[in-house]
Amino acid sequence: MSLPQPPERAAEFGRDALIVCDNLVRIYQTGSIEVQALQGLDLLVGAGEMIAVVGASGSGKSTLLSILAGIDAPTAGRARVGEADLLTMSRRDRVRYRRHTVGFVRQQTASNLIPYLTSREVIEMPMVAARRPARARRARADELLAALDVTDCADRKPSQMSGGQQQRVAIAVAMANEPRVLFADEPTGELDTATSAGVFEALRHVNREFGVTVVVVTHDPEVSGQVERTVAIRDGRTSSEVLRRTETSSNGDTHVIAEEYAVMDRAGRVQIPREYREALDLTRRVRLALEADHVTIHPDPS
Ligand SMILES: Nc1ncnc2c1ncn2[C@@H]1O[C@H](COP(=O)(O)OP(=O)(O)OP(=O)(O)O)[C@@H](O)[C@H]1O
Repeated sequence: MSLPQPPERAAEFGRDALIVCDNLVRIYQTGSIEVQALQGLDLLVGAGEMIAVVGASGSGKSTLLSILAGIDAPTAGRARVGEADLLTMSRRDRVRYRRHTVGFVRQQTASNLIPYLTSREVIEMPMVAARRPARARRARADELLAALDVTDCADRKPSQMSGGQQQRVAIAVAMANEPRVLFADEPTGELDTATSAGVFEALRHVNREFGVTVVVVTHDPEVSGQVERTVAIRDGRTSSEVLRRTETSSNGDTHVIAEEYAVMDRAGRVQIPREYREALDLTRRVRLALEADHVTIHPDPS
């Protein structure tokens, strides 16, 4: 069988994506102990997407988010958001990047806000740092308070708001300078189920209304079940992705179809899930065969 010919020159990995992680590595060194938090992670996110990142505790989710948000620096590999190269960025560019290109919402409701500032004051703060005129600041704060359904909290301090309201104000703060990407690290981790749903809906709303790309780390299957793409991280690498789409049947009923994909790295490596390996007793050696439109994997008969 003749194989289709590859293009003469391979296009740059993720050329059209807004976020590109290519073989990303982050090693933490504490004394003589080395922890490889990210071990060659590949990830592409398109402009305007909203994705969830899931994974066991310690798999590297927060490390990935801190790097992409410009808070932490990678050890090796490539990380790009828009035109910003997160490995080679100068200190000055990093400040600009954190102020204008990205917004960040943390899990701890209290750490997103400032106890003695009202919602309006805290939403205006990043715009003061960006030297936006007072009238523009006020208009943007009004727009965000309304979009996040917290207009009635404009003059309240955090202690006068519920956890859900605090997180929605935190999203407004993160959106103040019109970032291209909004990162949220377990934004519903401290909230009950009903309140979490409201905060997640607020993230979806800013994604749709303002076109901001959203990357949300979560343990909550309810949350990850509501985005079109969920990326799973295992041991510092992307291991699988679930894609969801809504289909309408001939009688008008809609249902969500979720399909799980294994992620192949750029060297062509794919991890076969443990349950598949065990079911067919796949061990060290397997036989690969190329079919017309798929590849099969057979156990080693010997
Ligand atoms: N500052 C640090 N110094 C040393 N090791 C660190 C540091 N930050 C994270 N690590 C280690 O790196 C690995 C990945 O941590 P990370 O916080 O990214 O995981 P996570 O998936 O976000 O976990 P969780 O869901 O518990 O928040 C872990 O083994 C962690 O102990």
